[in-house]
Amino acid sequence: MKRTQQSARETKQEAKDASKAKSGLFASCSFSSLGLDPKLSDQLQERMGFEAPTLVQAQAIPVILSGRDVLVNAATGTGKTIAYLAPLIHHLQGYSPKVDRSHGTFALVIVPTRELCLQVYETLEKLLHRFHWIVPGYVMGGEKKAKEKARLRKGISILIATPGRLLDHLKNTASFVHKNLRWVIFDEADSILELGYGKEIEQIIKLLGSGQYEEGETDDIVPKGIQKQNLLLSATLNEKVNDLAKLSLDDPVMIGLDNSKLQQNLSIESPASPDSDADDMVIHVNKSVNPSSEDYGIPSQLVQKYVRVPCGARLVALLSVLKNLFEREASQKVVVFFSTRDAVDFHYSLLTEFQWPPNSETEEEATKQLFLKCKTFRLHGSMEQEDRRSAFGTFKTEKQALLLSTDVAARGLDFPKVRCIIQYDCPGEATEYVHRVGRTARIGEKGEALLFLQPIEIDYLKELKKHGASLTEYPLLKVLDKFPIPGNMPRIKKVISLESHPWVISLQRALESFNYAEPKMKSLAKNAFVSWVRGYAAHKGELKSIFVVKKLHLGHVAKSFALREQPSLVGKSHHKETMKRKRDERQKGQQGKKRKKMSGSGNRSTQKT
Ligand SMILES: Nc1ncnc2c1ncn2[C@@H]1O[C@H](COP(=O)(O)OP(=O)(O)OP(=O)(O)O)[C@@H](O)[C@H]1O
Repeated sequence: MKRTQQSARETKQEAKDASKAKSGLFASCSFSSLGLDPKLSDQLQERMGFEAPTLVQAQAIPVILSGRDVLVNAATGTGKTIAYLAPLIHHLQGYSPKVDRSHGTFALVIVPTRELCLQVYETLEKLLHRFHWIVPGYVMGGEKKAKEKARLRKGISILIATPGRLLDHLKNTASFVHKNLRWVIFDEADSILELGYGKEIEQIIKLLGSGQYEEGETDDIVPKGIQKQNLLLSATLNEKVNDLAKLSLDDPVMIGLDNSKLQQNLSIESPASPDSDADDMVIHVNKSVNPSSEDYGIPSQLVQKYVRVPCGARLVALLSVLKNLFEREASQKVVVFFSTRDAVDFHYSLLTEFQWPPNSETEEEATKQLFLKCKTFRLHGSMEQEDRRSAFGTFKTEKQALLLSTDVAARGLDFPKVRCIIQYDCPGEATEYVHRVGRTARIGEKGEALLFLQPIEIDYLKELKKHGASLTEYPLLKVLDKFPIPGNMPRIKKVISLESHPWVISLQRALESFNYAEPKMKSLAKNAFVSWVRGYAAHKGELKSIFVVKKLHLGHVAKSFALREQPSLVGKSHHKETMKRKRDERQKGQQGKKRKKMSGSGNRSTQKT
């Protein structure tokens, strides 16, 4: 009874927080009052159902319309995509004579992942509904180059691209017309650099040129005296973005950083006043812009918790938390982040095949069903492009589903109605934490984020605190207590440690039996174990003192992959992993190899996405 009252109180509080967040998210003006063409404003309002612009849209749209270079730093899920797409469409639809395919590309949006590429393209298609003469398109790794070449030859007015494939076309596709290019946008700018695309971006900027157009360079359609315009956007900015900003932005306008942060980090020409008009709200920064890494914008209504669990009980805890989530609210979506592709593959097979209750009694046998009764999807970088596309697309539209993913889904992806993000494997830097949790609590919606931590990793909370993230403890024991113990296991009154909890013991046993009954499962588990340990050892910088491999009990790590003993870290499975990685890299081709060589930083594990 008490528990029901408490959970009702919590739900009420969450709803209150979400409604408060919504009221603080939107501006009290209309899209048309920002200077956008009436047909476009209508499209946003009537067709797409956006009643009012978000605050970041209200700030950014007039500035982008004015032609200035802009650096936008605003929390995840605040509508940055529309903030940069709407002004481009506004200008392009007004060109006279009308834009046509022969003019080639006017705007380029560069994004870090294929899924984000498709997502921005879908949004663009919706926005262009009434402007059919403006052609949207995309080019990205994994697609057939010949087909892309043909599309580029026909002409694409607004092109979304991943960096490697874009550079390839800039160098090798002679029919790619970009002499009229006016806008270059770097969405998730810091991630593009984190992933090691720095050199490609440098080359792209060089090939495209910036600033003024050369005399006679463009077709007559580009208005006279117009400057090229570059935009950088992300929810988290770091020192690397500073270099990109210096390279690509001319006297940029900063949007979204609060004043105190600016005082600390930037050279301000004219601070914003809360009462000023959109135009005056602009904060001018000079070229020594040094974006802060402090206090990343985390949606205020997001409930952030950590699950403290010893390594050997991690797997059981994950399954129990998921079961509890889906039993509490059947119709919901959850994303679980893992550190490696092998871990995604292992957990995917486990969750889509493991049945419960375990096979002891024949009577039970008849009623045995999947442990988790929800549709489960997986997403990572070594899946076939078609499988990636289908997992991403279907999870988006499902009402009740679970997605297991590497960090490939951490940036920019907008899955509607995701209620909970679980970080089963710790993210690296705090920026990664922010983007992963940002897949929920979008546009003022409710959301919950659970971070799994072993007791030896608990100092990671201090690291997050430095960036403004405060987490409270998730009541794991209470959740475990809810489950009925199968078979004749005694219910112990006082549980001393999680590992001695009867539910944990029986579920762990069942998982191990399942794993050992299936050679495929055991091999997946071994591979996942090896790459997990390698990923753990690859944490960088200060995080090395929190995630210390030597402190791990490898036998317990093995248990978290339902293995009864620790597999060898060298030998067959390591060899297999190395071969697999090499094969993946070969498939990715020359560009991928080059990127790895030049990045110098980037991924802490080649399997991370
Ligand atoms: N004015 C608006 N009113 C209501 N919904 C909006 C509005 N603008 C955008 N949205 C919706 O909000 C969601 C989040 O938008 P978007 O993906 O652009 O966020 P973002 O700021 O780029 O997030 P991230 O930093 O995670 O990439 C999308 O579903 C989008 O359609």
